[in-house]
This record gives sequence, structure tokens and C-alpha cells, in this order.
Amino acid sequence: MSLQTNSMTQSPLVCLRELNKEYGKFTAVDHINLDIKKGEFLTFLGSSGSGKSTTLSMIAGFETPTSGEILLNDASLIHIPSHKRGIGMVFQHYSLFPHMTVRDNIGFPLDIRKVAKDERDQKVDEILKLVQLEAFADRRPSMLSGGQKQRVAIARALVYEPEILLMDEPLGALDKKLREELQDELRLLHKRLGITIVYVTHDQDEAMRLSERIAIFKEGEIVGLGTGKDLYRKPPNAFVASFLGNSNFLKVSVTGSASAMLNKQHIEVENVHEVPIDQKAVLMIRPENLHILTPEQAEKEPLMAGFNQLSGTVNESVFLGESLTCSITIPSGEKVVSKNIATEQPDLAPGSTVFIRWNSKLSSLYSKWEQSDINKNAA
Ligand SMILES: Nc1ncnc2c1ncn2[C@@H]1O[C@H](COP(=O)(O)OP(=O)(O)OP(=O)(O)O)[C@@H](O)[C@H]1O
Repeated sequence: MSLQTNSMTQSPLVCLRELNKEYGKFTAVDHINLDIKKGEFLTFLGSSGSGKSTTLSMIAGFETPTSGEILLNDASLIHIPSHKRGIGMVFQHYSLFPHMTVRDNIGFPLDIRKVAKDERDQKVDEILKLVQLEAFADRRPSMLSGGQKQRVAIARALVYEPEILLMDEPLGALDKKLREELQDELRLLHKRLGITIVYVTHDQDEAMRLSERIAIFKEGEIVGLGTGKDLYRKPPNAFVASFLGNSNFLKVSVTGSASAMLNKQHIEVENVHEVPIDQKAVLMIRPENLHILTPEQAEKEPLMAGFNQLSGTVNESVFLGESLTCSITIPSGEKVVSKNIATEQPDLAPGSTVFIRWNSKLSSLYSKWEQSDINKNAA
């Protein structure tokens, strides 16, 4: 295994073109277009049944597309069997051979490729070191913990140096602490090897922790693609805003290119996503971008240009250690939730009147108000 620095370039390694998969009348993957860059860590994130695994399986060659194209280095993969694609795969269930030692499990892909014994042993030793399993080399899988078994599965997938590693919820069976440890290991491994990784998860924290880019799946389509930071800060639609992190969604009517009516109050808006004037729309504000002031504070601190202010009544505030969340009812009857650093927030008794302020730059406006667009993560 040759170690190299992560040399991500802009040329796509894999291209999905109008990739489609139907099971009878049901469309599991709906004409997806996606370029996967050489060396990147790309995660497919979405709720259960959104088509992530089916897309991954088509890249791996376990599923045949109904239509569309998969290109690897500009050559079609459609008629290439999975074992000839040069793609490694790791699943949630380790599928290790129980009768073989760790060393032999890892060496297995080299054995079936008839790699000479010396070279095989050298590669297995290198990879055992890489995944920190040297001390366990002669154990059988039944003598390993879940995390160690998954490291063997990852080592086995990496040992023959595939160009791409596909991982389908590989850490899903592990407890939270171990999962986080392995996430850190995986990120470092990716940096050291410079391999292209396509990873499937429904866990947004995991996606954020691991990935250079995230593709958000909804009903067989990719509805958001970008770095975790960009998708979180400037979500392209209300679904992405609700899926990645918590959000407040408020109903507004658009009155101008940078203005809207919220209940009976004019507000300034930015990041307007294709909303025609005079239309109803949805305003999204992250809880951490809502600042709460007591009436005394609001009187002392003038409202800065570009900021909006609403009055509200506190329902409850919850102390979470570092942060404090506060649920507030605004004059439209809608509830918003704020989340601020605990030391920077005044004590707020239920029933007290407060003012809420936010920078319009940190809000987004979307055209649709459809409950189905808003995921359960809404604040
Ligand atoms: N062999 C099959 N026959 C019929 N429907 C299928 C088949 N495989 C998958 N599906 C359906 O296709 C849709 C997408 O499935 P897929 O496994 O890709 O979703 P997913 O996003 O990976 O979900 P999960 O996180 O639960 O694995 C689901 O509704 C699923 O029921």
C-alpha cells in the first residue's frame, strides 16, 4: 500500500449521468447526475428509502441501472462485472470469514487475485499497521470487538488498493463513542491514502464529520450538493435546511426583492431563492442566529441596519450546559427556538416578554411552504 498525500484534483473520477433505477413502477433513483472527484470523500446523506444504497450498489455493480450511464475515468462501467471495476466495498455487517484469522481475512482479496506470497504478506503487514490491528493479526473474528471487526473489513477492502472505496453505513452497528473514534480514524486514513471514498449514512453528524462534500438524497433525487459548511449556512432549499441541523421556519409574504411581511410586520430578507413578489414563502433562521433580548436590553441597544426584530413571549428555556435553548411564541402565533451560549443569554422566566433579533444575511427565503419539504429536524 503506497501512502500518498491527498491529491484531490478537479477532474471527475466517476460520472453518473441520468442514472435511473426502477423496481416495477417504483422509482428508487430518479435520473441522477453527479461528478465524483478523484480523491474526495463524498457522502450520500438522506433518510431511509431515499435511494442512497441503490445508487452505491449501481456504482459497485451489484445493481443494474434501468437507464443512464456510470463512467469511471470516462469509460462506461455498465457492462463491467463488479469484481472487475476496481472498487472496494464495506458494509454495515462485516461479513468476515469466521474460520480465518484477521491476517487471512485481510489477505483473502490478494489470494483470489493470485498475488505472490511475499508481496501478499508485505501488503497485509502494511495494512494491519495502518488500521492498528498488528496485535490482533492471529485472532479469529469472534475474538474481536465490533470496532475491531469493522477495521478488519476496511483493511480487507483497502488491501488490493482499489481506486474507489464505497462504504454503506459501515459504522451503523457500533455505539456512539466507538463510532466517533472510527470516524476520526477513517478521516485520517482517507487523508493518508488519498483514495476516493463514497460513503452512505443517514446520520448528519457523521456526514459533517467525515466528508469533503455531501450529496443530500430525497425520494431518489439529489436535492443538495456541497460542503457541509455551505449546505448548512446557505441551504439551497427548505428540505436541505431542515435535514441538516435545526431550523425555524416562518410563513411570510414577499413584498420586494429584499423585503417581506411576517404577520403584520415588515422584515428585511436576503438569500432569496426564486420567490416571486406577492407570493407566500418560508423564511428559515437557524436557532443559533436568533438573539434574545429583554425589553431593557432592547431599549438600550439600537437595532442595527440589516437586522430584524420581533417581540415574543417565552414558553420555556432549557439549560444545556454550554448552551441555552429558548422557545418563544411570536405575534403570528408561531413558535421559534433560539440556541445561544448560556453565559451570553439572560435568565428568561416563562411568560416574560422578550425581543428576538436576527441578521437578515443569516436567514434564507424559499418559495414553497409545504410541510413535506420540512423534515422533522425543524426546531
Ligand atoms: N430489490 C428491490 N425491490 C423493490 N424495491 C426496492 C429494492 N431495493 C430497494 N428498493 C426500494 O428502493 C427505495 C430506495 O432504497 P435504498 O436502499 O436505496 O434507500 P436508502 O436511502 O439506502 O435507505 P436506507 O438508509 O434505509 O438503506 C426504497 O423505497 C426501497 O424499498
